[in-house]
Order: sequence, then structure tokens, then C-alpha cells
Amino acid sequence: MFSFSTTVQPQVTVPLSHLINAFHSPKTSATSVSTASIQPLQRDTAPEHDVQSSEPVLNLRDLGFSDLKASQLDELMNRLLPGYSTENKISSQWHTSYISAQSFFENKHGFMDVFSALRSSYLYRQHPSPLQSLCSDLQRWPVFIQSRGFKTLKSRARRLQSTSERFAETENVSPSFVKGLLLRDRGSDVESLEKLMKTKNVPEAHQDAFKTGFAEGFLKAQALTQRTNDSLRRTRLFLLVLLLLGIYGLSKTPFLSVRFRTTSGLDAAVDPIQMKNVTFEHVKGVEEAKQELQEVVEFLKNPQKFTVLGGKLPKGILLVGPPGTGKTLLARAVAGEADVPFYYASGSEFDEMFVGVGASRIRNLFREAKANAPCVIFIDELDSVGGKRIESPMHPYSRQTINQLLAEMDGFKPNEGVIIIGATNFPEALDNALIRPGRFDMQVTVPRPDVRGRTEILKWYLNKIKYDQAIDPEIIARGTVGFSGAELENLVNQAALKAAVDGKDMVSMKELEFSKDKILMGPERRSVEIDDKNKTITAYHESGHAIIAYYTKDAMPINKATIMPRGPTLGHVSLLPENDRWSETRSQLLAQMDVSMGGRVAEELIFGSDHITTGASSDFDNATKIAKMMVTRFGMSEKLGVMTYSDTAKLSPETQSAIEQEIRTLLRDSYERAKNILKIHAKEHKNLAEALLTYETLDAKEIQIVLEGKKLEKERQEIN
Ligand SMILES: Nc1ncnc2c1ncn2[C@@H]1O[C@H](COP(=O)(O)OP(=O)(O)OP(=O)(O)O)[C@@H](O)[C@H]1O
Ligand SMILES: [Zn+2]
Repeated sequence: MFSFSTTVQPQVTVPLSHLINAFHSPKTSATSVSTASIQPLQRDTAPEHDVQSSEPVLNLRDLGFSDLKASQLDELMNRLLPGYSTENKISSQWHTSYISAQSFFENKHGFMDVFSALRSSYLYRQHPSPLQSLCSDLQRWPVFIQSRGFKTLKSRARRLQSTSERFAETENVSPSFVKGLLLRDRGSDVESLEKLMKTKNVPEAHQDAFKTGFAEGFLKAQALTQRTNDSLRRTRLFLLVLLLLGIYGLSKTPFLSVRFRTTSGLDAAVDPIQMKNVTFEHVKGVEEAKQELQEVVEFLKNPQKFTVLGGKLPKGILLVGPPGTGKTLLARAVAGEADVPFYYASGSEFDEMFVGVGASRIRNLFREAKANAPCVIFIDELDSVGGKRIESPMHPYSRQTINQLLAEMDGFKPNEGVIIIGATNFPEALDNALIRPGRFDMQVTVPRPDVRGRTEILKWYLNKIKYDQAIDPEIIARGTVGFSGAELENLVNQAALKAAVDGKDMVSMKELEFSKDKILMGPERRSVEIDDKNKTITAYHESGHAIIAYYTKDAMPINKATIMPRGPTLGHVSLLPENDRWSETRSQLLAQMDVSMGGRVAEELIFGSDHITTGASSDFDNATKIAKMMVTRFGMSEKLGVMTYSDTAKLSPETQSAIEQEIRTLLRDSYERAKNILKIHAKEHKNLAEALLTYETLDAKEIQIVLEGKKLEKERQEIN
């Protein structure tokens, strides 16, 4: 029998795909409750990594949690996966615990917070590999804390809980291991926050915002924490705080009229929020959605006339899309465009432990709204009230709540002028009754913005700060495939922070690139001493990637090369797709593989095969992933033909080995191609590596100058 105790070291693995599935599509599970599973495994029975399924596994032991006590482990799991509970554990060799997918969704922001903290934590640097793959999977998620001005008090409280409190209340509340995890070198900063709040006389009402801002700022501008010079730090901190307050103020101004709805108690007052100031103008890069909603606006402006003329409208509209893409903003804009009241509710508010509370809140909400029609009712996180998890023990009264919602929706006529807008990330999770005609029967998709949308969003947020006119937002947009509106907003904010910290009076391309890299790769590590030998190896390694990218026809254009350590990496080369790529050609895929190979090939050619380093492991991961996809999914292997092989574990041993053989061949050929190019361009390779050693970072133009054999005139970067 295995039990959690201080002597046995439990190895906890969380199959990432479970989490991601739980997050993205609860329909993968037929049952109503369970989806995500956490499996604390006995060490000697558990494989290091789940090779069979080849899915990325977050191995907590690898993360440095090897000496956790049972209680600490539970505490940690609770933080990572709210809803995880010890009681659920089955006492068998394989402990399995299920958490409700629902509670997982509801806490998604908290969950993200933990990961963003993890990502910027020292652990990331200490144990890069598992976290790295985790983070790259999370890249398409909002892996940082979003600052939003207009969620309910409840969700704001939740956010506070998950960010600033963790920092601010370290002394007594957080168990010490969490402190070690999240606050490794921040102890003194937390103190200075308290001090600062006292000395600056921050008014009570602003303290929370101040704290959140502070904590967020810290996660974001982590470079600060590594300064050693105390007085320097204090000035910078002060600047940072000023800036945060500035940003806070800015974000408040257009929405001054927002009032938060309180939701405690049965008869909670329902206050409409007048959305005069938010219009479609404020929502960028979602043109189709805006067009579809235009009709709704017309209707709200004059419901009677609209219906007399024969216009037909659904009562409910479902906005579907990933987090942070602007669903809430769009709903507000609909109300704002039509100049009608906006009632905000979050699905999770209706989810109550007590009989009738959720249902009565819904009743109140609709009563108020109908009395003030025309108006918009917005229900955020609709899936958490209208999900399929009927009769689950975790949510005993949800059926009642759904029924009430259905009854209310059926209970008024289309021409009464009430429009209900629901938002969800997972339409599949919704109860079928909700999406029947006469209810939420219109779906509007709010996708992640494409390159044009991203450019617009960046421009929009840049216009709120001081920036260098030479900035080309499109370049940043091209390098941020998959970012949501909220993420782009954060990118601009971080750039502004960085500029303030560096004492600049405006944001330039440099700060934008900086914050993009930081979001994608973790903070810079200027303080890390890297000896000359390693620097030289890194310079040749990175130049290797760059040379291959430069001289391979179908490779993406180079954006930048650097040997500045960042996150777990010692340097990197970034490439920019010319457009968002919806599909890729065989030769583009091969080019990507070749570029990945460039680093190791360079090490081998320059320093000899005895001196190759471990630095190429993620390059090989990349190349292998591509090769595997080509063979098993894209039908790009002659030997295996145009067939897809999804579950490789279930294939016959012969097929498995044929696949492996093909992948190996693809990789070997790629390696040879890269070697060939580097041999031909040995001179350029050397020049580029030397330029990197001198200047540390080179942009696309500078790389071109070096490779064309011209002289590079550039200010030497100071490396401290
Ligand atoms: N398309 C966009 N244009 C401008 N700003 C945007 C856009 N998308 C997101 N944002 C910014 O990000 C913030 C968060 O977006 P919002 O809350 O509307 O997203 P959401 O889709 O409702 O997310 P969630 O599903 O997490 O609730 C907005 O307040 C806005 O500042
Ligand atoms: Zn590399």
C-alpha cells in the first residue's frame, strides 16, 4: 500500500492533455463531472515520462517538489487545480483523483496565475525542460494575468486572491514552500510594498488595485527583482508604481460609469451598467462578429419598429471564443452602441450551494431587466451555469438554476427588447435545452485575431501610451500568432513598464520586442554570469540557426538573433512568418527542420563532435515533432503513404518501426542538409557569430549586413 507520508516521495504527474482537454472541450468525457485526472504515482511503478502516450507530462517531482510532505502536496495541488480534494483519492496502487472539470473552468484564471508565476519563477530556470514544454503548450493560452477593469467583485476578488495576496500575505498565510516557489527572491519587495503603501498613503479604496497592480507588475517586470543595487531598485520601484497607477488610471477613465454588481444574499440588488462609453470602435480585429451583431444593435435601438418591419431576432446570442478575445467587450459594445442598460452576470455567481439561491438571482436579474427594456443581459461563463453537469454532487442545485433561466427566456416576447448575450469558451459543454430555438439560438464566433486584427489591436493600445513613431506594429503582429486581444494589450503594457523602468520617455520597438520575448520565453537573465566559452558556443549555435534560415529558400525570414540568456535558454533566433500560416508546404516543413538542426550542426563543425552540448535538445524536439507529423498525420512520407496514424501505440510492431524509421530518415537528411549549408557558408557563419559576441543582439537588417560581408556600424550594447 502506498500512502502519502514524509518518507515516501510521491511522484505526481499530471498528464497535460487531460488538463488541456478539461480546459478546452469537456465533451471528451461522457460523464457529467469528471475529466481532468491527477495521478499521484508510486515512484517505482511510474515511468519517468509517459512514453507510451508521448504526451507532455508535468512532473511535479522534476519541478523540485521532491521533498513535499503529504499536506504540502495537497496544498499545492489545490493551488494548481482548485477543486482537487484529498477525499477523492482512491486508495490503490495508482491513486487517482478526479476533479470536476467545471470547477476547473471556473478557476481558470487562478490556474493561469499559478502557471504564469511558475513560469517566471526560479524553478523554471532550475528545471527548464518539463516547464518549458508545458509553457510552449500553454503559449496559445493567456499565460499571464489579465488585468481587466470590469469583472464582478467576485471575480475580482478571486483574482486578488490569486495574485497579490499570494505576495502580500506571504508572512502568515502561505505555506513556506509556496513562498519558496513564488517568492524566491522577492521577500524584500513584498516588504517594500507594504511600506510603500503606508508611506504613499494609498487610499483605502485603491489599495486592492494597487496591490494587484503591484503583484502583476512584479510578475511582468521580473527583471526588477534581480537588481542588487538597493537604491537603484527603490527609484525604479517608485517609477514602476507611478506607471502602474497611471495605467490603472488610464484603464479606468473610459469606464468611469461602471458599477460592480454585488451578488451576496438572496435579494441582491441588480444594477445595470450603462455602457455609453464602450462602442464597436473599442473592439478591434473582430469585424465579422461586429457585423453580425450590428442587427442586434438596430433592434435594441427600436424593438417595436424592428419587429413591425418583420425583423426576426433570437432572444439569446452566444458569443463563442477563447479567453481574452473580447467577448465581454463586444457585449458591452452592443449595449453601448444602442445606448441601453447592460446587466452583467457571471455564470459562476449562480452556482450556489444553497437551494434556490441561483434560481432566485436569475429571477431578480430578469425582473430588473424587463422593467428597463430595451436592454442587454450578459451572462459570462455561461457554461458554468448552463453546463451539462446536471445533478452532479458538486453542484446540487444547478438543474434548478438552468430551469429558471430557461423559464425566464421563454417568458417574454421577442419584441419586449431584452437581448441575452451569453459567453462561453466551450459551446459543446452547454445543456442542449439552452441552445434550442427561442433560446440561445444564434452563435457568433469571436476568434483569436489574425495578423491584421493583431496589428489593429496593437495600434489601438499603443495609442494609449507614448510611443516612437518609428514603431511598426505589423512586425510585432506577425510575431504574435495565437495571441488574444487581452494578451496583446498586456504586451503593450509590459513594454510601457519596461520603458519606464529603463528611464525612457517613450516606448520603442525595442521594448515591444522585449516584452514579446518575455511573454513567450520568460524574463531575461542579465545577472547570470556566463563564461566566455559558453558564450562562444552559444554564438556559433545561434548563428548556425540563423545561417540556415537565411540560406534556405522556404524558411521563414529571420527577425532577430541574440545570445542574451532568457528564461531557460542561453540565446535564441526568432523567425517571422510572413502571414499567419494556415497550412504549410512540405518544403516549408523541411526548412523548419533544417533550421532547428542548424544549432547542433554548428557546434559539431566548429568545436568537434566531442564538444557538442546539451543545448540542442529542444531544437531536436521541434524537428522530431515536425518529422513525426509529416509521417503520421500529413501523409508526406512515400513509404507510409497518405494514411494517418493516430494512436501509434495501437499499431503493429512492424508499422511502428516503419514509422520510426521514416522519422529517423527525415531527421538525418535534414541534419545533412544543414551541415552542407554551414560548410558552404563557413565564413558568414564565423562573421555572424563574432558579431553576436560583440553586439549580443542583432536584428534582421543587421544580420543581413553581416552576411553580405559589409561593415556593421552599431552601438555596442553594454553587458554588465
Ligand atoms: N478584440 C479586442 N480589441 C480590443 N481589446 C481587446 C480585444 N480583445 C480583448 N481585449 C482586451 O482584453 C480585455 C479582456 O477581454 P474580455 O474580457 O472581453 O475577453 P473575454 O473574451 O470575455 O474573455 P473571458 O472568456 O476570459 O472572459 C478587454 O477588456 C480588452 O481590454
Ligand atoms: Zn538551438
